[in-house]
Amino acid sequence: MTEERLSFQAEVSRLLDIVAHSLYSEKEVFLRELVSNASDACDRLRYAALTQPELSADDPALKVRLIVDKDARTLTVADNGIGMNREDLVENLGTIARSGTGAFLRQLSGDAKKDVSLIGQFGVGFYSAFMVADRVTVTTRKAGESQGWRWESDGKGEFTVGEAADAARGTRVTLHLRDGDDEYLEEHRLSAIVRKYSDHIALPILFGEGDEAKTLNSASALWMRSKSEVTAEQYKEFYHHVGHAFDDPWLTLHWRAEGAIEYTNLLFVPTSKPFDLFDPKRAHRVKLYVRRVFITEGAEGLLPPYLRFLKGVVDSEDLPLNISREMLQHNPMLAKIRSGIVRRVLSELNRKANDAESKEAYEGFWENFGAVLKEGVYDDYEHRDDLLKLMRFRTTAGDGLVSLEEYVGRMKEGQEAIFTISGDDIDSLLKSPQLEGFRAKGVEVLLLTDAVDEFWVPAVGAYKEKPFKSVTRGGAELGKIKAADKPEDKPEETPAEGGLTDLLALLKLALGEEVKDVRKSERLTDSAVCLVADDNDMDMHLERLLKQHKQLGMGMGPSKRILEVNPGHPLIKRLGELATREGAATGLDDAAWLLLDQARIVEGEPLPDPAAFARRLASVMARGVSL
Ligand SMILES: Nc1ncnc2c1ncn2[C@@H]1O[C@H](COP(=O)(O)OP(=O)(O)OP(=O)(O)O)[C@@H](O)[C@H]1O
Repeated sequence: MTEERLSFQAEVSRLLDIVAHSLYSEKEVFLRELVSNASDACDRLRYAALTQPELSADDPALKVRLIVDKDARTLTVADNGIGMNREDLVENLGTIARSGTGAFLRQLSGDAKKDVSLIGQFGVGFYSAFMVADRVTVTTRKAGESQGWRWESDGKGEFTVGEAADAARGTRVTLHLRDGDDEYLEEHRLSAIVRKYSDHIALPILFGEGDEAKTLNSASALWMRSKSEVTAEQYKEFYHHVGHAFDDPWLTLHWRAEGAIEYTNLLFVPTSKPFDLFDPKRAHRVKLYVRRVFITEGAEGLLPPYLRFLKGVVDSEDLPLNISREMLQHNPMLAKIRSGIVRRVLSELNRKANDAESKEAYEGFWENFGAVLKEGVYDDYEHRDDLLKLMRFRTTAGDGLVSLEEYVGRMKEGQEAIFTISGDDIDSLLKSPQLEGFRAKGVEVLLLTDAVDEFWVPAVGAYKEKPFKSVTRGGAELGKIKAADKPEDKPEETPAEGGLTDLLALLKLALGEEVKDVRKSERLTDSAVCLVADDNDMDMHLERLLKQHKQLGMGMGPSKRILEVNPGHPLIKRLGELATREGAATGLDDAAWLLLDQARIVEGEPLPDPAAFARRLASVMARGVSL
């Protein structure tokens, strides 16, 4: 078969364009990326050889070599790992296949500065070779296959693939260095880069070919070293390697569990939020090893989904080496490891949340990953109490984050519930009319803006026997609560009871089936009206959310709402007076609909009949306009 010329996927071309312009400040990271890929390829072969030993039998000592040819000005990163066949080559080095990345790359704007910062969080892996090379040749042969392949590209939109005779098992990536990048031909420079970024790699990284080649790294699994032997810098580099991460670890957890079962863990919580955290296909990024042999990444039973932001390594001494990925899921030992990890991670987070010096940093963690931990509150009953302690909330009391403990500790006299309000964002929530009465009495309300809040709150029901209660649902229960700074509740100036009763009756008559009820509000102080859900109906925000996602079941919703009117508002007072007059029913019809529509607008609900709203508004204004 002759050589074939193929085009890169459009996203790869754009990426290469940025890479080639060397917008990275630290070009040397290309070596880390290539060594990392080589080491992953060896890990994968070691795993495959557990069941098919013949795959690596002819050359069993897995290693990575850096080979320099000063005359040709090339640097080669060679491994004797799993290798690639033609299909793998085209798929892996022509496209970007990782889930979520397509969408991510579509965000690239063409504005180099912005794009670099986006890519910075994401990494370019193999393609970083083009930072220092104007041509890259890959020769490779897949373990177990006899045909070798050669891939070559100048990184400008196209690559070629053809057969390669005499390719050894594994992959050789040869970089034809750009002018000015000769430093990557020097042993001392390469050695320093390897020690800086790749020292922790568990297989030898050699300089040169043949037996006299020198080992550049420590070549022992970093997680097996004792904590006192590992520097912060080494932990960081390991995190970059194992997590394909580009930020710093926010939390590093390194411990060995000893006893009935033994396992070593080196886990990291990232500082920044991964862009695909809520991608339904996303698994955690923890690699499972058995006695130093890599088994799999993202094993389902190893961590609960609500800890999917963790990256790192778990290495078991007891699991059988030949365990298949499928068998893992139901392995009781794995379940024990999982519960040990969950306990340790949650207690460490709890410590971070409460220690004076880490409290503030914990808030950053919570902003990133709180919504994920909330999933655990919903579905991990065993650890619910621990997770509830980790929760932090924005509230009506100020800008800081508040724990449930703090909230309960400052509840007002007579307050029996933990009040909540849910919506899409803090700013619009803070403008909700339903909060007015609570504000006036100094009663704090939790502001809930994560979709998952709609699920864990009803599942948990109460904290320290105080039920959660939405301020947009049922009665406000404000009457029983003593006001903060007003020792005595000042009686509101309300219209004569007769007027209000008549008005409520007339509004009900006018709106008929459109609302469930019209009633006097306890929770409004400034606005004339608002909508609330009945105690047994779905909260309004949840209903909107389900509707948006087309998840409202057949025959469900839209629920009818209760229109609450503020007896202290001048408009309601005036309408109350009018309501006692003869013939008020017809005169107040427009006003009734306008009140309902304005409550809907404030709630962010669409008006069922905007034309009728406009007509009524114009007619009422025409009657009322005066200068
Ligand atoms: N030395 C190698 N041996 C075998 N396969 C390799 C080698 N280098 C790269 N690959 C394959 O090419 C794919 C793409 O590599 P690339 O470095 O671009 O991304 P990645 O390693 O998946 O992720 P990252 O961007 O985080 O490094 C790899 O997932 C792997 O399948």
